[in-house]
Amino acid sequence: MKNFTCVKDLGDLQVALKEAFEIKKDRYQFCELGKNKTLLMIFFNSSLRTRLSTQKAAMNLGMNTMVLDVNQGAWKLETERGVIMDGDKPEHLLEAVPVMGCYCDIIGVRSFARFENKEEDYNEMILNQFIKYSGRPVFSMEAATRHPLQSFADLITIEEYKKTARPKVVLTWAPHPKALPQAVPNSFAEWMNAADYEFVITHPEGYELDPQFVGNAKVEYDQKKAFKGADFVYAKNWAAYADPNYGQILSLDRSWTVDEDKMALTNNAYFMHCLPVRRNMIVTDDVIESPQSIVIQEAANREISAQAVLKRMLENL
Ligand SMILES: CCC[C@H](NC(C)=O)C(=O)O
Ligand SMILES: NC(=O)OP(=O)(O)O
Repeated sequence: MKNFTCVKDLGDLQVALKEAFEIKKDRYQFCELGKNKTLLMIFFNSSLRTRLSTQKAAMNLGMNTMVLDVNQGAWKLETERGVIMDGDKPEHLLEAVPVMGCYCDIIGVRSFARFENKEEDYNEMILNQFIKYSGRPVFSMEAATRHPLQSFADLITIEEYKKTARPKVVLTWAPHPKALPQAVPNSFAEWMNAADYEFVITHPEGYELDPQFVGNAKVEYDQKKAFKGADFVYAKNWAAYADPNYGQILSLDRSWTVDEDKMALTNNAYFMHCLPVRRNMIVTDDVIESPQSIVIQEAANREISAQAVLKRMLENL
């Protein structure tokens, strides 16, 4: 595996899960693999879990790590080709990317959708420039359309907690004051479809995700109906994808907030969220603090998913 940007890059999911659980048994058993190899992590957007878990995973493998927060310390980067650079950006991505590639062996990139140009977002313009020009293997730490390290950790977590072979997993939209990317729900849907669970997506009309990610999932506009018999409830906000509302907030309806009454409709479902979460917008205090909430265990598995991916990439160098 050269690059890691989506579920397909991992190949057989059962094999990948086996590798992940092997790592979880003893995460230091491969500590020689990354000796004298350097990971460069580049953030165009904020992060807590991805930043810490990926660095920890690299250290578990014996790697050196460097972290760059673009726009905080580095030069502001122009990303459009053909632009006359007489503004506030002293450097172009097309120079900065190959230079960064000189200093490392593997690159991780976080670059959210900007909601300025749907085509550029859904063609992964930033991530693909790193893949094309860095000269190094690249993995996504959440790009414009997917968050594969998160989704792999989500799958690991569901596999650890599921009580039946094919659990009912529900992805539910919930309100948020900001216009958040579709990367997490897109990616979650892609991995849940690949895992062949009973998968339902529920959201208000107008929040339909890109059909390439929805796949064969059932879309249910009645949240309570969707929750019936669920084994896992995965909550997340996202801004509208469909034109002409791309990147817009269409609803702040807090009747979509996940509360105890909704969870009572489920099959004693586990509650999941990728974090960070806005309490009492996405989910009530009581639900996220309940014994059925596994958001911390889910976050802890980010170290495992990152280590499984980095191990594959190191083995392929
Ligand atoms: C892991 C989530 C990152 C980001 N969240 C925010 C608050 O920007 C998102 O919704 O994609
Ligand atoms: N879930 C996740 O990726 O968290 P951060 O945005 O804090 O990295």
